[in-house]
Parts: sequence; structure tokens; C-alpha cells
Amino acid sequence: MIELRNVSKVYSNGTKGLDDIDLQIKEGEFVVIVGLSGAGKSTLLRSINRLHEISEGEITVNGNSISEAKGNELYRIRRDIGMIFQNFNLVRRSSVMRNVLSGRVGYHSTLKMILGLFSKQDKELAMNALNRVNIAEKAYIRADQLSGGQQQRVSIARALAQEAKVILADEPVASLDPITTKQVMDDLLRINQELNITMVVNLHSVDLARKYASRIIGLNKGKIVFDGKANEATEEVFATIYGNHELVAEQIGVAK
Ligand SMILES: Nc1ncnc2c1ncn2[C@@H]1O[C@H](COP(=O)(O)OP(=O)(O)OP(=O)(O)O)[C@@H](O)[C@H]1O
Repeated sequence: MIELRNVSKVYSNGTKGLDDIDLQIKEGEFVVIVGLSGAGKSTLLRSINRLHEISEGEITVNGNSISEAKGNELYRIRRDIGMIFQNFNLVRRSSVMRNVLSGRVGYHSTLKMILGLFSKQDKELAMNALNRVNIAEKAYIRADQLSGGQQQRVSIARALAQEAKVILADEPVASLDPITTKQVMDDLLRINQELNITMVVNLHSVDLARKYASRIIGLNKGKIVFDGKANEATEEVFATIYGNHELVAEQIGVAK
């Protein structure tokens, strides 16, 4: 379980990224976070695995305080948290297999990783992960020879090889076409359902949020303005989250 208690984040220039957030996410949930650009979605996600330091409050993951943890403890808590980025974050010149194996980094010494000394078990885990996202046949080609959708699948496989219990995905489909978007979102949903991995996904698209989320959280100016089941997120709710921009755009038929 992920728990945020009274969490605020103020950037060094004084911008408030998060404003007194209280939130509990249970194991196995598929949570989608929506909100206007600048609402705080990335800040929230990156605070959970401490890519960003919070200014106030506490964040715990499975009962361990990640916001307070130091050294090895932080390393151990982070091992349970996979991260997926819009730009995939792969080592583009390395093979797909090598990228997926890098998910094992939290389990071995740095030296072993540098020398590429992976066990048979690690390789099996990586291959199973690639199978789960249906790109095992690409294992030994260079990551930069894959399409965007395939690269995103490699990054999902890396999180699986990591044996993450939680996956945080920051705009995972923002740079993908509609068909590839569906494939990647379907992968995330299948993994959530089959492996009970908790998903917290930032999305721009209201339609995707409705389709895939079990729970939608709406952010506006760093505050939670909606938290409910996907089928409770009506047009009015989205109007609140987006301050009417969305509805107005729809009503007057203007592309957002
Ligand atoms: N490194 C930073 N320094 C200062 N302010 C920042 C920094 N990163 C984000 N912010 C500000 O914090 C607020 C929240 O930003 P954040 O990136 O979390 O929003 P977002 O909802 O993810 O937006 P987007 O959909 O555009 O990615 C915004 O006002 C943003 O300008």
C-alpha cells in the first residue's frame, strides 16, 4: 500500500507542486491521475519513489517511510517500485535483453552489473518479462531499432524483471499513436490483473482514464479535487478537474 500523509512539495522557486495531499492506494488498484498540465501529476508520481524530495508530510510504501529512508533502506524500498516514463528511458545502444536485465540492478552489486554478470535466474526472469509483453523475439536486438510502442514494452518488461510490486507510469502513452497506445495500456492492465501489481498512471486522456482505471484521481493546482471510481467520474467531475476547459472544448467542438 502507498500512503501519503499531509504531503506538500514546494519547488526552490516557490512553486507549489503538491498542496497537502492525503491519499491511500491499496495493493492491486489501477489508479489513473488526471489534471491539466501543471496540476502536479508528475510531481506526485516522482515524490512516491523519491525522485523528488517532498517539503512536508510523509510517504510510506508497504509501511516503510520512503520519504525518511536513507542509504540501503531507500534502495530496498525503491526496489519494489518500477517506473515507466514517456520517453521510455532505455539505454538505446544496448540490447533489449540488457535493458530488461538492468531491472535486476537493485538485487546485485554495482560491479556485477557493470561487468554484466547476470545469473541464469536473472536471464529467465528477463525472458519471462519479455514474453509477458509479447516481444521476446526482439531480445537480442538493439533497443533503438524498436518502434516507440515496442520500446515502451521493454520498459514495462524492465519493471517486471525488477519484480516491482508497484508500477508508476508518467504519461506512458503520450508519444504513441492510438493503436500502440491501446496495446501498451492493455499490457499495463493485464499485468495489473494477472500479477496484482499496483498501477499508478498519469494520463492526459480522459477517455483512457475512464477505460482503464479502477479509480481516478483528479488534481488541480496540487490538490486532489476528485477521488472516485471511474464510473463516478462524470462530465461535471471532469469540468471541476479541468476548470471547464475540457467541457467547453467538447461543447464547441474544438480539439484540445
Ligand atoms: N523543477 C521544477 N522547478 C520549479 N517548478 C516546477 C518544477 N517541476 C514542476 N514545477 C511546477 O510544479 C507544478 C506541477 O508540475 P508537474 O510537472 O507536476 O505537473 P503535471 O500535472 O505533471 O504537468 P504536465 O501534464 O504538463 O506534465 C507546475 O506549476 C510546474 O510548473
